[in-house]
Amino acid sequence: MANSAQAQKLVYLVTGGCGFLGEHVVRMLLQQEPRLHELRIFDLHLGPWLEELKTGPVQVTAIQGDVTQAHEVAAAMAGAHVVIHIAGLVDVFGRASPKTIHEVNVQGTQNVIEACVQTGTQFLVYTSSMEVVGPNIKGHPFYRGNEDTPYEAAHKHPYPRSKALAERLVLEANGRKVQGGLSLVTCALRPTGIYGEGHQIMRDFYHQGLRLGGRLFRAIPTSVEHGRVYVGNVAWMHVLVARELEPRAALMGGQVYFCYDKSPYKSYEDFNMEFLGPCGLRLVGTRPLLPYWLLVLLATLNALLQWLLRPLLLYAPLLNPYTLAVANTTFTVSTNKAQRHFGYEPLFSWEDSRTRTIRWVQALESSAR
Ligand SMILES: NC(=O)C1=CN([C@@H]2O[C@H](COP(=O)(O)OP(=O)(O)OC[C@H]3O[C@@H](n4cnc5c(N)ncnc54)[C@H](O)[C@@H]3O)[C@@H](O)[C@H]2O)C=CC1
Ligand SMILES: CC(C)CCC[C@@H](C)[C@H]1CC[C@H]2[C@@H]3[C@H](O)CC4=CC(=O)CC[C@]4(C)[C@H]3CC[C@]12C
Repeated sequence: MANSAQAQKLVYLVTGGCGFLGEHVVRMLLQQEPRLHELRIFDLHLGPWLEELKTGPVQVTAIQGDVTQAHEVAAAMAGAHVVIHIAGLVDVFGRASPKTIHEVNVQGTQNVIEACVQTGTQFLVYTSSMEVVGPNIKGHPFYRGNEDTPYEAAHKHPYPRSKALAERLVLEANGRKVQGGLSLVTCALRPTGIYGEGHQIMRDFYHQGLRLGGRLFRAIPTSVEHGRVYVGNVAWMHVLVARELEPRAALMGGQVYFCYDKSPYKSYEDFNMEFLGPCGLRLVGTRPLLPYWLLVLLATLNALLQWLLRPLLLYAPLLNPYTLAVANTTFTVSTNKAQRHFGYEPLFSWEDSRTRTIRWVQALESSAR
């Protein structure tokens, strides 16, 4: 964004722009970034909804590509001013191998950084995750912490490990010289559990509840808080960071920001019921119906079955030792760093976020009939 003529004609590249968060970021950029001239959407799988975007004033370029292929990333990035790197393999269920998770999340991120350097793209926003911090393998609670709260981040699972490695690469790349001699400015956003329109796991819980006659069975104590943030607000934070990285490079470069909004602190299941309840589902039990040791046993059995069945079929249920530990460990954030550094305020109130998500679940209901 070297001069003001260019500043009015920005080219953005969004990797993973066809995923759950990516689609919201793409739509938000088109609504909220008036300086946008071209929006490139780079994804392994392109969505048909992209077609409707091509009729607007911004040039929308869909690029089918793989972040693990350095040449594809570099080709897509040539001439871009800003890259928002969202693409990732979000797998905590054992669907993909640890090697594949590493290739996509770590090598893919390294490829994005090298492409910035090669092509002279100066601004890089990376979608990290709360998981780079925790919950850790010791199950220590992180209660309403912020970016500076001390916490022993120790990971064994391939997904959080890969996100932590990738985040480090991004932060360490801040200040590297890019083609043309300018310095790369990077930062990382760490969403907690994202919810909202398009959230696959919410869809799975909804369908599971319907199969169980409109009931879900409580597994996690109400006292365990799990951080959640509305997808529209996460998207808004990405748009703001991408916009503010240039004028506030000295302050924001190399920084991490949790993504937060006014969503209430609740357990994972109680939070889901904010949306599933108004759609006719009921959470049975004021306390977990099964003792914790039995859940651990079931989760371990699932892991064993997954391993035994792997040569024949992919068995990847929601419950495994890792997902149980995450759901059963308090992890919530309370921070205003994004507000202090770049003026972030949530675009959607809790009431809006809730209503929008309920409407989306209700639409699932009518399409299921
Ligand atoms: N869903 C959540 O609760 C959270 C997600 N995140 C992070 O946000 C990002 C987006 O997550 P979601 O939208 O939930 O996931 P998603 O699976 O819906 O979207 C990921 C997108 O990346 C694309 N992708 C995967 N591998 C690729 C490759 N090799 N090359 C190019 N594109 C590839 C997929 O096709 C997909 O469109 C991820 O980086 C994830 O780690 C962080 C915190 C919470
Ligand atoms: C009754 C079971 C024990 C309930 C299982 C719920 C789990 C499937 C989910 C509970 C917490 C979720 C994770 C959390 O929100 C943080 C995440 C951040 C990410 O970056 C990716 C997704 C996830 C790991 C998310 C995945 C599903 C849960 C483990």
